[in-house]
This record gives sequence, structure tokens and C-alpha cells, in this order.
Amino acid sequence: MNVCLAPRPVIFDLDGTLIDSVPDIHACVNAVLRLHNIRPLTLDQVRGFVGGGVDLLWQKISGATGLPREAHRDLVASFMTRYHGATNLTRLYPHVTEALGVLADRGYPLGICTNKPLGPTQKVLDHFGIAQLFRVVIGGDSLPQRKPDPAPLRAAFAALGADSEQPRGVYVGDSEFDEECARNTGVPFLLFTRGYRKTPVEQMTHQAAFDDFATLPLLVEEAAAIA
Ligand SMILES: O=C(O)COP(=O)(O)O
Ligand SMILES: [Mg+2]
Repeated sequence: MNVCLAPRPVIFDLDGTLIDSVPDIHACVNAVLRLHNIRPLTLDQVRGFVGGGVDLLWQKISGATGLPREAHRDLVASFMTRYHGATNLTRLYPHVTEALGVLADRGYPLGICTNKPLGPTQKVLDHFGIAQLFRVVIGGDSLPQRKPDPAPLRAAFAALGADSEQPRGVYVGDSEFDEECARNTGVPFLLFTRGYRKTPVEQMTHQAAFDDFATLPLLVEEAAAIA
């Protein structure tokens, strides 16, 4: 009997995985700090704070700059008005569009699970003309939980028809948050090494690591075979 299995879902992280967005995040952060007469942060500092969503970003910024805890809500609100359409300095990593196209053509259901809020996520996907490739997009404010909690990733898999408790498929991301989330969800993790991780690649758990999206379709095929 010839059994033909449908390709399993492939879910992607966004910041530091499909897009290099830190230059825009950095510019928005410094615009807010300027209003409070705080010295600008460097690109490296801001890159080191990205990964856990906007709330954690501003907790880390406040810790580094001494901004008072009471200012948190206003800082986040002021940041979000700037962040919403901030795409000018953001770039897709090389070969991302081609790799997504290949996977979509091969029938893999594609999704996004990011800690970036949904508004800026949808804006940037539209900006790069790739929004229509994803059948589900879960943002950092879509659920009460955020990565590394498995709930958002489970929700993304469930929306693509996978079992929500024991999904089969692959997660592709760049950070420790993604690594832990994949582990908590029980799916293989493909690590993009040019993103915002702080831990050496060899100290992270992954099914495979890659630095060029041209190699991703083959890695997905291999990982999906065991997922
Ligand atoms: O916005 C963040 O802090 C991280 O976003 P990501 O989950 O797409 O890496
Ligand atoms: Mg990321």
C-alpha cells in the first residue's frame, strides 16, 4: 500500500529568525529614552534585551538605565506607538523568501509564533509581502502566555491541524526562548545561528543548526521525517 503522509507544519519565530529587526527596535527604544533624557542604548545592548517580548524588553531597559518601575506602562505605551509601523531599518535575512516559497510549494503548512506583539508582526509581514504564506500567526499578545511557555506554540500547531497536546512538526527559531519553547512543546528545533541568541550554538539543544536559509528546506525534510 502506498501511504502518502501530508507534510507536517513548520512554525517560525520572527525577530532574529526571518527578519533582522533590531535596528528598528533600537531606534524606537532610543526615541522613547530621549523623551526621558536618558542616554541612548547601543545596538548590541538592545539586541541582548530582545526575545521575551515588549514587556520584558522594557523591564531590562529600566534595569539598565534606572528608569522607575512606575514609568513602565507609559514607556511601553510610548514605545508601541512608534514600534507599530517600524519597518524602515528591518531586513529579511538572505534567502528567507525563497525558502518559504519552496516549503509552501511542497505543501508544508507554515505559521508564525513570535513574542513580538501581533500588530507590528502583521505590519512587517505585509511590508515584506510574505503575510499570505502563513496560515496562522500567534503574537506575543495573542495569548496570556508567551514563549518559552508552550501554550503559544501549541496554539499555532493546533491552528494548522496538529494535535495540540502532542503536536508533530518543526519549530524554527534563533533564541534561548525558542529552544526552551520547542522543548516544552515536544517538537524538534531548528536553530538559525545568525539571530539574537547569547548562548554558544554547541551549548543549545537543537535538531540542526543553520546559518543560511537556502539550506532550510532540506533540514525541514529531515527533521519532519522524525517529528
Ligand atoms: O519581540 C521579541 O522580544 C522577540 O520576538 P521573537 O519571538 O520573534 O524573537
Ligand atoms: Mg527570535
